[in-house]
Amino acid sequence: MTKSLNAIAQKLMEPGKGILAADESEGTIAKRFAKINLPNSLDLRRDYREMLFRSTEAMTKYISGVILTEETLEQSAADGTAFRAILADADVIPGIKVDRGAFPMPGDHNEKITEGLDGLRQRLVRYAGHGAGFAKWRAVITINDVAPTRNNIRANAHVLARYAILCQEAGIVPVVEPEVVGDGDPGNHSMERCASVTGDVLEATFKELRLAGVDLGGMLLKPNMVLPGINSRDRPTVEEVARRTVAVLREHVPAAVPGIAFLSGGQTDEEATAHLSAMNQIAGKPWPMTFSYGRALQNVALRTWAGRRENFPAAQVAFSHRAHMNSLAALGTWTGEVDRAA
Ligand SMILES: O=P(O)(O)OC[C@H]1O[C@](O)(COP(=O)(O)O)[C@@H](O)[C@@H]1O
Repeated sequence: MTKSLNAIAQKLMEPGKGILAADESEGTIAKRFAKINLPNSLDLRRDYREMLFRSTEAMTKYISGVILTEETLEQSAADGTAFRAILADADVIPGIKVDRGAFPMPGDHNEKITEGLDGLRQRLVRYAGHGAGFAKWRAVITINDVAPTRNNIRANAHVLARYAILCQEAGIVPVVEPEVVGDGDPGNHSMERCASVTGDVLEATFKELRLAGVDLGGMLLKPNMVLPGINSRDRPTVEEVARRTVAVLREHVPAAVPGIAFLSGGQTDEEATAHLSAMNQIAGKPWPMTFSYGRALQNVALRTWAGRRENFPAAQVAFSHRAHMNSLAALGTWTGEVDRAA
């Protein structure tokens, strides 16, 4: 096992801390801004991310790493301070999204394959030079009446393994994200189906990671939770989601992996926190579990900021609160009462 890769992974998994996913691609951040009637301009993207990174309480107490876009890794705050310096002051590890997005997979099943391997080796050297300690690649797995096909699962798993080994070669910890997305049509996306597809996807992913020679001790996994599709009528309890998710992970994720950092995938803020806390109350798991949330950490802060620098302090309070609640969840000690009382 490469000691320094494992040391970075362990630091990202520091108890009571988790990862802030601030790596929304241009298209995704445009959608988030459109919801609050803001244009997707360079200055607004910079201001928004400056507000998050300068949330001193959240960043120093609850956040171990931030996933950045290429733009943000090389960007500075309005006063000229490099974002990397702001993160370094808070002892937060900068990470970088290195995939180039998910594109339609040939065939007519509405499946996607993530692109971005061309030139990745050279880009990783550059990102390492800019201080990136970890990198993220998201594979998108769709559920419908025929999908996911074995071909799509295998193709995405293979690409994840090729990305992961290139990261390790560059001294960067790969955060491997095979996401079974929750917007499949309700008739096909039951909790049961999500559990079985998530299991197949994890099985294929670890098979490819091993074949590629990836050091499992020098990576992190960023999976979805086992949930019914967002339009499904299933309403599982928090405990059921936690139990099913941990069961699938136990079956398919080797104990050598130093940590699991979940995506939030469109859950409400409180659901994402409650599910993480309930999972952490289950005894006997071989890996620590934390958050690597985008929306579930940022929703309220984004609305409170509303595009105005004068709203920074209020937005930072909102962000710190959510980060604190997820920190408690990472320790398995969150309760709804504590959340609402604060
Ligand atoms: O913009 P993209 O590449 O579609 O990714 C969207 C987001 O998905 C994530 O992987 C998970 O985000 P959520 O927690 O909001 O589901 C983030 O890291 C990323 O910003």
